[in-house]
Amino acid sequence: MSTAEEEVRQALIASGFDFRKGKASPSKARAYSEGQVSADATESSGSASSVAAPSAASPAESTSSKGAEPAIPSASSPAPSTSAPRRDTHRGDAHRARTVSDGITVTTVHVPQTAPQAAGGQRPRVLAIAGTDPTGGAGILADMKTITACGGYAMGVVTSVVAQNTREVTGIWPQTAQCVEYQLKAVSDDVSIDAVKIGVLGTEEIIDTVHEWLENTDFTRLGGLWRRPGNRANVTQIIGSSALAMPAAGAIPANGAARPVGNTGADDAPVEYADYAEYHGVTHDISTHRRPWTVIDPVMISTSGTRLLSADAEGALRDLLTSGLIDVITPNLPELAALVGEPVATTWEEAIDQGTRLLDKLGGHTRVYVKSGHLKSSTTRADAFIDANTMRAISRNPVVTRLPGSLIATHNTHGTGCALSSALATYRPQCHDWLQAAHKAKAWITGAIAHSDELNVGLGNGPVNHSWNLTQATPIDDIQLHHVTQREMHGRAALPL
Ligand SMILES: Nc1ncnc2c1ncn2[C@@H]1O[C@H](COP(=O)(O)OP(=O)(O)O)[C@@H](O)[C@H]1O
Ligand SMILES: Cc1ncc(COP(=O)(O)O)c(N)n1
Repeated sequence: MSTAEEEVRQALIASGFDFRKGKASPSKARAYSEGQVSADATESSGSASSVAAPSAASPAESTSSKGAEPAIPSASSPAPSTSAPRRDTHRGDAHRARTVSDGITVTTVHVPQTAPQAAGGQRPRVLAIAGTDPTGGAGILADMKTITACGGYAMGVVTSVVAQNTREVTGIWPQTAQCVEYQLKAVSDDVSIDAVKIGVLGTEEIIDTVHEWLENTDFTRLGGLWRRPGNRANVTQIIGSSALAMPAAGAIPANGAARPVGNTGADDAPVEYADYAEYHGVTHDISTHRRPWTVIDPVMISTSGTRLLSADAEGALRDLLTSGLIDVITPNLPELAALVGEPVATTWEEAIDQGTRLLDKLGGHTRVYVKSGHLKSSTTRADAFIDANTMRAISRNPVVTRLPGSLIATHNTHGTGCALSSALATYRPQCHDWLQAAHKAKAWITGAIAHSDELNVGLGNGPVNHSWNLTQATPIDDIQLHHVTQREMHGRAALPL
């Protein structure tokens, strides 16, 4: 591996992603070594403490005294050396905090190294409700690729057929509300849905349809829970079963401690469930969650400038956002500005201020993930995760967590928002909480952007590389196909593959 490739690898590791299977492209590595990718120092210095998330592969971190981003190194910014102090990977609960502007606390949290995985082939079932992009860079096709790459089983409901490519949008055909309703019901009547990502909704009627579906669907009917590998029954059944009940009488309500509809602000499962989970050795958070974890990317205008949500639908969108049915909203800077009715933020701090105002405006129900892709004045591409303070007795200030990131010099940013929100929805069932999922999603999208130059798709703003963290496909010729004749098949229970 060349030095430049090693630099890229170290930078991505520092951003928290375990990319044991990733491989930096020579062209991208060249760009880094030629200094086209700037280290992020401008906005981060003096503004927030920043700690690289540890990774299983290498816990190297930037040791900058300013606490700058784990910058993607350039010629003038050497890669963290392998002799850099090693992080104590067991400080999962350690955090540092400082104030960046009045009333807002920025916290940086270590992500526990041993994030629970979808072991045993169990993949969370993730539904994308979104529009199309026939070039596969944005919309539902991009969602499918992202969900798969992030470890989920991908499902999709099409809201709008959009004729577009990497340069322009040439036509939009929103589906009827009935068409969307039938698709949604087809899925939820048959499949337990663990997480939902919502993208382009298109019209007021479609927003109302999705709103009603989220509100009225009985997600408990099919169990609605991601089963722990090895469990015969799902958790609804386990909790209801006296044979497996906790020893402490009454610790688990007989009907299961159902998560109330709406976000109570307490993201983690009730204490009773935690006890239950520990008692039964459940390692990942299948929790008492009933309705799917839901992320909305409030797509209003495409990167190429076309409206993807009709202006009269914005009222219906606000109703959905304040319903308590949405867990996280992921606006980009223009969308954030539109949602708070202010000019587009030009600095990270302004963006955070707007994000906290949006959190307030949404009644504190919906967490706000602020995306920095449109920050023109700076080389930071740190995002921010803003959540209501669960320790309200101590402070009512929202908790803002900086998710480190630096500008990558590429035009391949078509569909970054779609991919980020799908990654977030897919990681949530595999993580302890939203914050851990946010760190993972940010690290994953960073890798997908960094590897985008390996693709050659379109003449405009190309897509990110959704499969950057997957292994190379095995060439079909290398697969030992076992040809079974009719005669051989007699007496066999299953076809050998
Ligand atoms: N050139 C870039 N370098 C690094 N990260 C980027 C770049 N462009 C976008 N991102 C990241 O991609 C994610 C999506 O952000 P953004 O592009 O703002 O969303 P959208 O596609 O909705 O406009 C964010 O995490 C953002 O920081
Ligand atoms: C169907 C669909 N959904 C979303 C986007 C936004 O894409 P971008 O992330 O480039 O703003 C898009 N162009 N098309």
